[in-house]
Amino acid sequence: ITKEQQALVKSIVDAYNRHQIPQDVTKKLLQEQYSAEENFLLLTEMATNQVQVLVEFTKNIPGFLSLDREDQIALLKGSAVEAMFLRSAQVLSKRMPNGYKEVLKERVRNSGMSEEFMTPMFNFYKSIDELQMVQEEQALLTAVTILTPDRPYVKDYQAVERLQETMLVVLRKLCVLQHPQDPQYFARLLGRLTELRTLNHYHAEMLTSWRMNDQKFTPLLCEIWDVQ
Ligand SMILES: CC1(C)[C@H]2CC[C@]1(C)[C@H](OC(=O)c1ccc(O)cc1)C2
Repeated sequence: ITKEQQALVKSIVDAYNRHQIPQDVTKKLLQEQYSAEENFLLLTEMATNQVQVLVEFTKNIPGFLSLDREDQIALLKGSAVEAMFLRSAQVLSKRMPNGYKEVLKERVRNSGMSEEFMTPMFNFYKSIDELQMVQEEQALLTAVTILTPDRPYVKDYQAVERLQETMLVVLRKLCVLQHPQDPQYFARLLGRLTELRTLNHYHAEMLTSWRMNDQKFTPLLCEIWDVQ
């Protein structure tokens, strides 16, 4: 890894760690009561927080702010769901003590989200957990997800592809260094991004089923997902 690639990884990992879900949100998971209403409000707070964290992290990806302004928006809107599931998978897979995981499962289960979304979501969490990614890999994989050039409405495809390529080159080197015993590790990481894309569909249905029950989203969530 070259000096400048090391600098790139450091700035991305610092940004990734700087913007975490505040403890009070995760603490509330354990405290608030379990009504469907209360659960939905908690998940809304979590999702809103995740989107705020995503925007701050993305602004710190070297080169992102020099992209066309409208393309920046298109990338954020196009990757928000995937980035959110990726980060919550990473948070669930390690930092949260086991109690949180079960509690989150319960709250998600009793928030008006129908069972059909639970399985793919928790399968994804499990497949991320199995990878036991280090924080550099987590941060870079999130950056790679955000810098996916084939999102709707992206105009300068090449510019985004160049940025993503830079991240992929570093990520591949890191994987080789970090997992010398598993030459397929990098390929498995990228395989998770394919699985992640399938969650977009489930998420859209999740939003629709919540809206059917007249649940209110926050303005930020309405804006990023073009609802209401
Ligand atoms: C862990 C998750 C990624 C999983 C369950 C909660 C999440 C934060 C997310 O919730 C929403 O998208 C969501 C969207 C709108 C809303 O009002 C509430 C939650 C889906």
